[in-house]
Amino acid sequence: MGVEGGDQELQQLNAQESDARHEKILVSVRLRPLNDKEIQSNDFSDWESINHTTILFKNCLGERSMYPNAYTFDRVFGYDESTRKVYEESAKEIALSVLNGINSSVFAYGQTSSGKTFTMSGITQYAVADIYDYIEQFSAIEIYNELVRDLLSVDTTPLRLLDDPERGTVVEKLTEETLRDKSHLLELIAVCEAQRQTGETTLNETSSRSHQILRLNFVDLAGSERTSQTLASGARLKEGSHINRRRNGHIPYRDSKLTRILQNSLGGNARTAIICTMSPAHSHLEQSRNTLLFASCAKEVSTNAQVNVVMSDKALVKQLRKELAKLESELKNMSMVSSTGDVSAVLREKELQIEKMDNEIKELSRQRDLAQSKVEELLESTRKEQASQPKGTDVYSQPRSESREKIVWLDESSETSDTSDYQRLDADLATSESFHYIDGHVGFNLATQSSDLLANIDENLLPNESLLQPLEDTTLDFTPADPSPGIRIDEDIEDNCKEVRCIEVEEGSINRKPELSDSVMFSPEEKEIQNEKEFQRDLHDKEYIISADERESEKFDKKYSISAEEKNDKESHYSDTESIVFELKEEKPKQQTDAEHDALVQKIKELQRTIDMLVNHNHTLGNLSPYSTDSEKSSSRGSSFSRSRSCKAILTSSPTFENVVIHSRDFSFGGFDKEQVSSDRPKGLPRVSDHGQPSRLGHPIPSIRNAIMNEMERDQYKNSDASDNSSLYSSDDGRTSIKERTEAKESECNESERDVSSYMMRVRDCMSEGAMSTVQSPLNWFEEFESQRLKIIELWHACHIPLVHRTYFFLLFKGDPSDKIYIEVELRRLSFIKNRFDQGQKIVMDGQVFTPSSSIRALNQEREMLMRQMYKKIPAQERESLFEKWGIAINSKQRRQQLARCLWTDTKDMQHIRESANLVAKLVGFVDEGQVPKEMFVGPSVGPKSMNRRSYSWKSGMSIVS
Ligand SMILES: Nc1ncnc2c1ncn2[C@@H]1O[C@H](COP(=O)(O)OP(=O)(O)OP(=O)(O)O)[C@@H](O)[C@H]1O
Repeated sequence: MGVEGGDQELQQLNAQESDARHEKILVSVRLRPLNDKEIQSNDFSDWESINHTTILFKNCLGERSMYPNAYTFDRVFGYDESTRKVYEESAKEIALSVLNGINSSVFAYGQTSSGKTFTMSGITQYAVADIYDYIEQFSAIEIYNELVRDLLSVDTTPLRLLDDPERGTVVEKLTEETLRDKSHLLELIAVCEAQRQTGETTLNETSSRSHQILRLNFVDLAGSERTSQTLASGARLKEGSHINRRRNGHIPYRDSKLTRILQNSLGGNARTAIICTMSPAHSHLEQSRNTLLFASCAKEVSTNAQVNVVMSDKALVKQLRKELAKLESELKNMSMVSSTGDVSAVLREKELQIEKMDNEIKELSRQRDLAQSKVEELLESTRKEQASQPKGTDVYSQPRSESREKIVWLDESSETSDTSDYQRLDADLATSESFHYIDGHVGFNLATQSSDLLANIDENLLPNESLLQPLEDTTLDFTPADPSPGIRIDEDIEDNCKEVRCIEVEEGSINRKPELSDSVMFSPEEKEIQNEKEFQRDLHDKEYIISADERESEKFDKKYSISAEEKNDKESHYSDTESIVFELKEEKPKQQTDAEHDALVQKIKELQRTIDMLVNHNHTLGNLSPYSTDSEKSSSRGSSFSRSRSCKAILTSSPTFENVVIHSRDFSFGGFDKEQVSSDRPKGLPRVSDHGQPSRLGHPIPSIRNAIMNEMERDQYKNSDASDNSSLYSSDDGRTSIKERTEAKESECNESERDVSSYMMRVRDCMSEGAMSTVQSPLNWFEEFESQRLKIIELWHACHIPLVHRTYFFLLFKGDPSDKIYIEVELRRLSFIKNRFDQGQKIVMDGQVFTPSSSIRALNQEREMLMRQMYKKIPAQERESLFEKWGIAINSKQRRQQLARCLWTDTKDMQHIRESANLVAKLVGFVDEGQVPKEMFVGPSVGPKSMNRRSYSWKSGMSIVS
């Protein structure tokens, strides 16, 4: 019969822990008697065992010792107590634990000649005898095929069963010889004990007894004294040092063969008894104290001996298999739960995305259809217009020179950089690391966004009412109180200036020759070449007539140290815009219509592209980040581009956006030419134009437009009987108030913009997940944004940044989380410039040199230009009230300059800036459209050169008027 009771074995194993014995080491002290030598030398005894547990230092009277005089242990044996007693009371129980499957150790510790060997030899003898006696009480037999075999004997001869009259049937004498083999003994004992506990009476002969080796260690340590005291040397010293090797913390069992052998016992899984032997002689006092100290320490040690259970191979395998199955099951469950959760979450997310995209596709399709119908309408109206308009009656077909003369006053504040400077500092550009740093990757994104927005809006600009309708017959009353000599401004000039307003609107889409349009037929590079050709042609072909205003500005130029060369450069650049304006006047209806048509066609294409992109959007979601590598950007340009386009499509679909006037298609503050950006960068995230919609975060960001509308509303009611204001506050036909009209528009716009906004947010969140991950909580970010914007304003001021850039930046970034990176870029860029300026260094950008003084000069010119534009835009009847409202006299050039400075540079107060923006919005006279008057910030109202493709970038924005 074999052992198949694996489960029972496992039960034993499981019960093992409960059988663990948590106990202290049994510590005893044994005093040996004085030996003859000690007696002869009158080496009297210091110690006395006063009871079974206490040993006392006898000679403590009159002696003040730092050592304790009495020590208490589990057992203290006097010199007259026998080794048998020591064994019985301090070692037997421990030693015989091995019979219960528990490792045990009995140590003797003490100085040389203290009686360790004397004690341990006796203890070992008694212990072994007891074990033998114990074993004899058990038998281990196997009954197999009716054969009985003594498993405790090497003799495999079957045993016979005897009938004993007193004990009944017994097995024939079990051999005792086998028990003499000590190592075999312990193993057999363990097996027997295991079987006894499980009730088994037989053992499987194949049972692997080697699984369990119980240990009973009798350890007679070397002398505990210090080597210096033992005078030991050579091999003896080596022996002692090995035996007594110790370290703190980790127990280096392998450092000593002794500790290696005793590892199991010393590790805690053994019951342990330590018998500390000591000599009573006074000459050994120190060592005796040390021994007692060691004994005290040993008493603090706890052991955790456990019952060792023998397991058969089968049981072991079975247990391991069970454990394995259990672990596998747990692992499987965990992975199933985990994967199920993940998959369902991902599925939900994907479903949501699909749903959103479906909605977006529907919306975009709707917008595409709308745009398509507008194209048709536009074509139809163009045909009608052409058919109804007699040849030669075009109001724009004025003599070219005349038109030029009338508009030339606008084109005076610009200049090119000094050529020599350009050449001299060209090398600086090439070696300017800081420059590259500033305009590095992050800055690239900034440029991307701004120019993208401009491109989006501009390229898709829908017919503008102001362009299609006859020009307002506004009488301008430009009569300075202290007119400078030679100033001559007549009604024609003013009228034409009004016309310029229209021209300003559409430089991007109509203020171009047909071949220069942003048609899809031209690559960005081709367009740039065309632009350059046009620019050069204009430079050489045009004549320039300095207007009265321009002559007036000469004083100002002198004041700000504008050289004649600069002036010439400036004028030469004006020609660029001038010619365009002129040609526009001649060809406007057709060209405008063509451009609008192109824009609409383009828009439809882009819408379709966006829809296509959205359909495949899942493939690219999450793959883009503003921090993507160039290659990533390159590879993902399509989706990024589409994202931009889709936003643009929505933007342009808004009725209000149709009327939004965005000047200076070419103007950007990002530091990159639009064409360059278009061709080199992934499209950035376009911004929703400023229409005062609530931000995504729900912050009540007051927009310029809202502020304007509020003020308009107040003014309208206040001046409801003021017919003079009707042109401002009423629609052209006078039937619908501007308020109603704008409210209606706003309602539509808001709805559309909400879509735009939410769409952009969603797309941006998807596309820029990585970048957005660092965005703080909305509240924190908005606070940070406010403070950073204040810093930026300070830096603008310190660096004399062009007003146009300030304004545009201010209007574009209003605290949306996605603004973070742009704000940071702006801060870094400005910090760099300020740093350079503070160090008296120049900045070279695009081959142009900027110094603090040139920047100031440029800024002053820009202010001048702004002032002029503002002044001209205001209907005469409005000037007085508006300027009076602000306490500013309008007829003084100096005052106007003050106004410009006040509005844009001489304050760091955000509220003031906002109010100023509102004021300017009115001054420029577009409030009657209910639109954000962006033309006050960019475009020819700031400087005609801003319309020049060569100079629209942020970098060269500094050179607009420098
Ligand atoms: N309890 C005792 N009763 C009588 N004699 C003893 C007793 N203990 C030790 N002795 C005697 O003291 C002498 C030294 O004892 P023992 O050899 O056991 O010391 P030890 O500690 O083992 O020394 P070492 O560390 O050098 O081996 C021996 O002659 C021994 O017989």
